[in-house]
Amino acid sequence: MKIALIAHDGKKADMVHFLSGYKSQLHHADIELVATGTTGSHIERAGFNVRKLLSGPLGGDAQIASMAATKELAMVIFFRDPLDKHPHEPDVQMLMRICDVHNIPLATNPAAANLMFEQLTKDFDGK
Ligand SMILES: O=C(CO)COP(=O)(O)O
Repeated sequence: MKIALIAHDGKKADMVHFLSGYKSQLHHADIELVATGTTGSHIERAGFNVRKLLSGPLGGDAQIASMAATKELAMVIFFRDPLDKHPHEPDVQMLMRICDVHNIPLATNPAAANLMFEQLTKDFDGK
């Protein structure tokens, strides 16, 4: 199962903090993490294996949208910063739209991401 991770600059620390709470589950053999470039570097430094795509403003959000459109992703965790401006806002909107078009679970804040990961953990426990 592939999980996409994206965080705007003001939310990258939140992303690392969030993932740290699920370290053992995320080392599960069936889980592959993919992330936009800079988010991925932060995640990597925190000790996770992650495939890094392009940085968001250079097309990373679009790459993740493409994976969502081809049903490669089990879920998308996208911690957006609603208090900042982003030059690639059209890509951000496009990614969220594609998730809705293809019914891909999308969490845009830690509260929602926790609910989704709790379900994921339950699924593993049931195996
Ligand atoms: O801009 C982003 C999401 O829109 C994230 O990109 P980076 O992870 O490269 O900072």
